[in-house]
This record gives sequence, C-alpha cells and structure tokens, in this order.
Amino acid sequence: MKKHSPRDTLFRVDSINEDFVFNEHVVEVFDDMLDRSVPFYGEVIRSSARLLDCFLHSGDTVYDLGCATGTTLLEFSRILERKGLHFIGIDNSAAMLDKARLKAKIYSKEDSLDFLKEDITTIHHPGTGAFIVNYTMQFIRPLKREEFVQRIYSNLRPGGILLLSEKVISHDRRINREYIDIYHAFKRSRGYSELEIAKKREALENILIPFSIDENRALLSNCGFQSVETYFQWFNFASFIAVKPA
Ligand SMILES: Nc1ncnc2c1ncn2[C@@H]1O[C@H](C[S@+](CC[C@H]([NH3+])C(=O)[O-])CC(=O)[O-])[C@@H](O)[C@H]1O
Ligand SMILES: O=C(O)C(=O)Cc1ccccc1
Repeated sequence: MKKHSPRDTLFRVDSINEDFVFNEHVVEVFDDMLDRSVPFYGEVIRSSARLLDCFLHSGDTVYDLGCATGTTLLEFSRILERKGLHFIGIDNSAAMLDKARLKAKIYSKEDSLDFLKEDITTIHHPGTGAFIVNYTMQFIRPLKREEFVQRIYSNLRPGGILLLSEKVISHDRRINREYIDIYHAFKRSRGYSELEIAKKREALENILIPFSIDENRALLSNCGFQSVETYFQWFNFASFIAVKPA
C-alpha cells in the first residue's frame, strides 16, 4: 500500500505553519504519515482483526469511524475474508474518502467495502456488531466525548464491541515526559527531523487532546460498557476493547 503514498514532508519546510487540518495536502501523504507516526500501526490493525474474529458473527456490520484512507478496513477485508462481515468506513473528509474508494478499487475490494461521508458524532446505525475508532476520538473536544461514546454504545447490538485506539498521556509528569521523548525518538528513527517533529507537535497542540488510560477506561464504563480492557500499549499509545453486555 505504501507504493501509492508519497512521503510526508509537510513539516519539512514552511509549507504548514497553521493548525492541523485534513486537507488535500495531508491526504496525499497521509498513509506514509500514519505508517511513520503511529507505533505498531499494522500490528494494532491485525490484533483488532483477531478480536473481530472472536466477537462477531457472520452477517455483522463493522463501522470504522474516522476511516481516513480506508487502510484498516482493507486489511480487515483481507484477513477476515471468509467471515461474511460488512465493512463500512465513515469520515467527513471528501478527500480522504476519495482515496479510500480508489484504494478499494485498486485492491479489487469495491464489493466488500463501503465508504460514507458523515459526521461520526451524529451517526445512527443501530444493530452494529463493532465500531472501530482508531486515533480519532483524540480529535473530538473532551466535553463531547461522553456523548460520542454513548452514541456508539446505543448503536451496538447486545454483545457488540468498540475497539478504540488513542494516543494517551500519563498524569505522572516524569513518566509522561519520558514517554513523549521515546515517541519522538521513534519518529526520528522513522526519518522525521527534530524540526519536523517540533512543528507537528505545535500544530497538534489544542487539537489532539489525549486522555490517560484511566480516563478512557472511566469514559467507557460510564457509558455502560461493563467489560473494558486494553489489548495493546506502546508507551503513550493504547488500544482498548469495550464489550456491550449481551
Ligand atoms: N467529526 C468527524 N466526523 C467524521 N470524520 C472525522 C471527524 N473528525 C475527524 N474525522 C476524520 O478522522 C480521521 C482521523 S485519522 C484516523 C486514522 C485512521 N482511523 C486509521 O487508523 O488509518 C488520524 C489522524 O489523521 O491523525 C480523519 O480522516 C478525519 O477526517
Ligand atoms: O505525529 C504526531 O506527533 C502525532 O502525535 C500524530 C498522530 C498520533 C497518532 C495518530 C495519528 C496522528
């Protein structure tokens, strides 16, 4: 998939000096950016697929909220091909969805994947088997998150699951600082310069607002999810499974 994605150089020169938005410049380099900015991106997707395999039944529908260019659903449709699931990606960026549809076509998956332009905070898709929300709730205003998760909960069928991946913070200042440094070292190892890392950090300030693992857990529990666990963590990145009671 990387073949189709030019390298992310958005923060190399003075091309972006404003808050981060998902415009066409971002979309063009987006797959390369996620691949180099999210630790174990592919492993999180494959682990998520395992959980879908455990919890879902044939005929279930999976919605990927904030699906971006559709990478996750393409991988699911490959791994879970024989399970008889329906995969639908939702995003509010037309540019992202254009790219997602193009990729689905390139990989001959147009028949098993659908993409909808909707606001993920106002969805109405009752009876859903699973919602995937990867690296997207972190962009929703904190005060709006409970309503967002509540809506996901009420749209799940009994026994359905939410798989949530987020950048997280620690309220222990020392640990938090070290995790951020480790993450920046990871980005340097993936070819980003100090300046690019610093500029990106500034652009995301007040836009990407991470909760701690405990805050995310509490949020999920408060909305009715009784079983909540993490299934992946790498320093300040974590993935959660939350199951709606059957
Ligand atoms: N209110 C909203 N309604 C619809 N879409 C939204 C909204 N807010 C943001 N988005 C969309 O959420 C996506 C977030 S990217 C998720 C990565 C993906 N999950 C991945 O695993 O590849 C993360 C990132 O860009 O850092 C973008 O495509 C936005 O257009
Ligand atoms: O690039 C960064 O520094 C980020 O934190 C961005 C990010 C993190 C996780 C998912 C998507 C984007």
